[in-house]
Amino acid sequence: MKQVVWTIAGSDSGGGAGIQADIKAMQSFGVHGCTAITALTAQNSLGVEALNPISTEVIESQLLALEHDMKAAVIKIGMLANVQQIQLVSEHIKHYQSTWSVPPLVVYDPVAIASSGDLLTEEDTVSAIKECLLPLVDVITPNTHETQLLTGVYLIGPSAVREAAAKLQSWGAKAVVIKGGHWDYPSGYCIDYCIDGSTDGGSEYWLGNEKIQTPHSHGTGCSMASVIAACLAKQYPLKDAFILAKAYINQGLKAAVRYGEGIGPVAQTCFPENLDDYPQVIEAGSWLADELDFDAPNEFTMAAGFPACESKQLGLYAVVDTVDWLEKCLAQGIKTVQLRMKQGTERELDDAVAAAVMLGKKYDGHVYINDHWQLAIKHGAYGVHLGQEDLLEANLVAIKEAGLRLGLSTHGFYEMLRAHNYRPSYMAFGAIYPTTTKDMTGQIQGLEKLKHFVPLMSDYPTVAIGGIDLARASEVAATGVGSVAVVRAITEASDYQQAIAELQMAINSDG
Ligand SMILES: Cc1ncc(COP(=O)(O)OP(=O)(O)O)c(N)n1
Ligand SMILES: Cc1ncsc1CCOP(=O)(O)O
Ligand SMILES: [Mg+2]
Repeated sequence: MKQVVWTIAGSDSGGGAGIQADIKAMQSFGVHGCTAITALTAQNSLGVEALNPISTEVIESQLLALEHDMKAAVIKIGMLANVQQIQLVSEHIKHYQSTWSVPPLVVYDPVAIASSGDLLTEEDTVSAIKECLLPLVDVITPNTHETQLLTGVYLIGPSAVREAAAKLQSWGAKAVVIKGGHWDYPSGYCIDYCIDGSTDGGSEYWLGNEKIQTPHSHGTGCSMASVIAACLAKQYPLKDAFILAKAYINQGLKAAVRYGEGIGPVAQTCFPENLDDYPQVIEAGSWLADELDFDAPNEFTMAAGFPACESKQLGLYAVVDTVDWLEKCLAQGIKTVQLRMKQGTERELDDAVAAAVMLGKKYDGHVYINDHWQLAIKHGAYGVHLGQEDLLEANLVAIKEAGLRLGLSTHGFYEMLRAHNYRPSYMAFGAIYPTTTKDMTGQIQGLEKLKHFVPLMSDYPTVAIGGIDLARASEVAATGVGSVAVVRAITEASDYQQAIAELQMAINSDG
């Protein structure tokens, strides 16, 4: 069943923003949108002709009807026209958060100014927003004007963006997304920012892409917040919701057309399937990061463009923790294998990597070394497999210069786009299913996401890993992924030789 998301917002008679945009954007991401309307704006592509706030009694009756029957996973709040509305909505949210068995997440898009420049709220609302609403908000998504209006910080560059976000967090918002559509820094670019306070120590994400040249951008703010709400309802992590919302908006801006004489609405399209619509993850050491004056993370420079794998179809990929298992797999004809040793003295690790490399040569297989990239270089392994957390620690320049392939782990859309910055030799997606081999709490992707990852990364050999056994191998292979990586399906099989043969058959058969 679809997840339920409410939007508490104003109606835009022109159909481009507000409630109308919200429902369409939610529909595009496969959630069911419910509405509580706060104002009826008389609006067209030229501007706002009238603003008709709905009474608090009527708003309350809508909220009660929904609460009685269709509780929300996420509540998206848009235009609140006056202090009474802010107080009413805040009281209700507080009640939901303290009484519902699954409290809803709250995404607040502090709509203050229409794209026509018209003010959409009474001017005295800022202190009510700060005092009543922000402490209840999980994600706030202001644009440049709204950020300045709420915080008084003028967004002249990244440090001002961080300062404004910190103020919003100090008033209670757990995460902040500052939409960069209105600033032009670096020139010709659109830079968006997200800080997620719900992760350990807080995590920052910066996205950037060239500005899409169209006047038809009405409704981008509402749509972006609605996609974030929809993705959170589907339990995507915020960083994935952030990048998907941005890609959706880029796709919509490219397809936007004029209705009426003025600014047309951003087009409401579908789940973004085209890599060109995705923004760049701004990685320290990259050109955009330098333009934004981000500090380099360490002494190593970024490297991109690793040697190609021999094929885009790597087939069955055995990930094992001993040289003994590595040889058993190679001897059964598996061509892609990985030594993933999490324990051992320096000497033991060195010996194991040396032996693994020799075995690769003996059986004409391709041996990847997990984590121990220095040893992989030293012994001339075929490749190295690294995780996201290794990207700022490993000497990627040295790996590339030594001619080793690089496989990268990714867990979700944001990490996939981050890995794409490095142009690795292959891209791994995981964990597809729950696994006991490694703690992957909160990182289970499922087949639905894998079906999006594979075509987006179709330039790479792709690998699926995590919880894959014989029963699941065919459905995983049917996504078009070029390789299925397994640990236990081989090492815990009662007959590993038979398991390998059956896995090979399941992966290589057409369905
Ligand atoms: C093929 C493949 N994909 C993903 C992983 C996970 O690697 P990493 O993120 O480095 O985590 P650890 O394996 O080190 O726990 C992998 N090993 N192989
Ligand atoms: C190393 C790793 N990375 C993501 S899931 C995983 C473990 C996969 O093991 P299994 O195939 O036994 O589920
Ligand atoms: Mg690793």
